[in-house]
Amino acid sequence: MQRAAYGLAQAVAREVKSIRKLAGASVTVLAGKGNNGGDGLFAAAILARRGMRTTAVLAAPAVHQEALAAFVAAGGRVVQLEAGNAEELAVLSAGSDCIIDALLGTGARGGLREAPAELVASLQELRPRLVVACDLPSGLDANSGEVHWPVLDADITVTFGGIKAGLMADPGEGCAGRVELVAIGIERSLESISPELRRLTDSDLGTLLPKPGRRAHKYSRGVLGVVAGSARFAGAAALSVHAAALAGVGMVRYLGPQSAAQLVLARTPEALWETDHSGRVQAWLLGSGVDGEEQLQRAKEAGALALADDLPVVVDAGALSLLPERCPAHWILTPHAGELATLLNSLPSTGEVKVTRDDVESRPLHFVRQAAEQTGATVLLKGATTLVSSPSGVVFNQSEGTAWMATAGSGDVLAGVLGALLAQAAESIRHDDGAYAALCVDPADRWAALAAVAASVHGRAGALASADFDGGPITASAIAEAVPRVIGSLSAEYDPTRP
Ligand SMILES: NC(=O)C1=CN([C@@H]2O[C@H](COP(=O)(O)OP(=O)(O)OC[C@H]3O[C@@H](n4cnc5c(N)ncnc54)[C@H](O)[C@@H]3O)[C@@H](O)[C@H]2O)[C@@H](O)CC1
Ligand SMILES: [K+]
Repeated sequence: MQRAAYGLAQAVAREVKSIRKLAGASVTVLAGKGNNGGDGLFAAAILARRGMRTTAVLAAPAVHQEALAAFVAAGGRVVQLEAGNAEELAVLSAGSDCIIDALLGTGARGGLREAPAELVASLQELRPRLVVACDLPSGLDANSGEVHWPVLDADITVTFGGIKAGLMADPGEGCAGRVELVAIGIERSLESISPELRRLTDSDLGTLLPKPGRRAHKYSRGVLGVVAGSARFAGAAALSVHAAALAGVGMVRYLGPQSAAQLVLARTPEALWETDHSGRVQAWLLGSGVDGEEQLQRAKEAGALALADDLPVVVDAGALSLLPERCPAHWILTPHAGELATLLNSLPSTGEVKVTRDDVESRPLHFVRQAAEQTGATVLLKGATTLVSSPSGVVFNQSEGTAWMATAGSGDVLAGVLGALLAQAAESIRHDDGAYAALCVDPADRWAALAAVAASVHGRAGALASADFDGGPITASAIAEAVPRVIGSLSAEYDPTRP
């Protein structure tokens, strides 16, 4: 507890010092009855000894005794939250330079109730200057990222021992702000536990990104068959094909109506326009912008061929309604929350109660796993944090993008990048050259890992494109154009000495 409190106090002191002098600055700790409240009080005691004006708002009649005694001994002021004074204490707390949210931690069941809930709801409206969450924002489920409102949005979450899954999955991640990890000495014992969620690091990505061999030629590099776009949504075809080409695929064979093909070729003259499915491919991308019976039929036919030839497939948008009864894990579905709800409702195993888009947004980790388990496919759920579940239930999550990426065509670019990586990596995934084993990714979960690579490349490309405009808005085309730079810099992280 002392290490946790010290780490928390250090983070608060650093943040406050970046705005004003520490001595005389004020901090209010909202302390609950458990050990989380204890951490907050011990941290506030350290800050009081460093000259800060400290107030503790006690949310329960009895809090951690030792921590409270340390806090009082350090000169801290104590006020008791009661029925009736929540609003008054919210105004008092919001006036301080920093608030430490130590109401509930990992031991919480459900969310804040009664006076603490009122206090937090009022505080959230008062927009406090700086909120630091102790271990996790109170009301957030540490294992799933599900949130019991109200929750006080944190600017920084100082978390202890390990990054909880709930800080890496929405909506929890959206409440946590920047997450900082404080080591407390339990890290070694956590190594043997398989994590609930995995996030690939720069060097993981560098290791998994496909690289052309010296004797590579366009066919050995991977050919992607694309059934995307339509007369109505020709842009989706142009964007997904262009993104695939920029993500390093050997060749793209495009199937679609002439009007869409013209736009595709104008944008990407490297692509081939095919009028039938006979050309050899290593992977398929089906669905982005697919509309109308004729194009749906092309997607259906390609899906049947993929099943017969055991080829990997990206199944996006319009093609999500064309799934076989049971998909293989190398079929990667890329729905957003609304599409995932529709997909789940179409499955006989979902039952009577309909899943809504709101349900998926409130419990994305739960529903992405459910969809992968029920379809047999790998499911990539798009969002601020992208979750990828393997049918085994192993989940990867990547969150490198920017909110500017919520723009038309962004999903088509992601589908193109993923298709390109699949076409390039299909062989090496099946006969792992050691890269996946080195990262302890089980054979069954390699497709999910590759999909996470695509999500990360896409997110980083968006962030890079936006950075080119000083953090300004971007188009889907700009995301695609930044893909080669991202792949280039990540490939530089590749460590050939890794087994
Ligand atoms: N587990 C560890 O190894 C460490 C834990 N630490 C801290 O300890 C915290 C966990 O401590 P606790 O297990 O005491 O958990 P909490 O601090 O979350 O408190 C749980 C307590 O609140 C009550 N409670 C549960 N749900 C509630 C609700 N919705 N509303 C009001 N009261 C509720 C419970 O009866 C219990 O007494 C962590 O978040 C972290 O801050 C750190 O000190 C470092 C080490
Ligand atoms: K907390």
